[in-house]
Amino acid sequence: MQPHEDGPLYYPTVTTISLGSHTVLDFYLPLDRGHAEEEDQVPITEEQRYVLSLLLEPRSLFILREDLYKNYLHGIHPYTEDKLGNRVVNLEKCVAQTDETLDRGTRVSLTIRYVPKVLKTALFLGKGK
Ligand SMILES: O=C(O)CCC(=O)C(=O)O
Ligand SMILES: [Fe+2]
Repeated sequence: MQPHEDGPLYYPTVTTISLGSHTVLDFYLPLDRGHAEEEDQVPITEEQRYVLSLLLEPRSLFILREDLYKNYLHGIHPYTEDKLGNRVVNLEKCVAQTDETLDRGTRVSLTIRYVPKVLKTALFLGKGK
């Protein structure tokens, strides 16, 4: 999954339940805030914008909110295994250990979003009938 932001519609909170396999969610600075623009306009790579990763373990609930929601992009590399280490910053909250390599399997993610603006519009449209 390419780095993206979930956008203003669901702000400030999106939650995800991971079932089956774990995955690793990577966070990036957006292009406009990544680095000061160089005069020669060399494109900034994804690697340069990379900030940190979170391990999402099976049966975990991940809550994306506030600063991490608003100011960073998130994405998932299509890797088949994950060598945990310095880049995964939530390992002290996980069952997995820093020196482990985890094989990725099939993962089902249930994402729960609250969309108050769509609800208001639906009610408004309903009133006219
Ligand atoms: O599967 C996930 O944990 C992330 C899904 C996601 O980023 C999205 O649906 O916007
Ligand atoms: Fe997302």
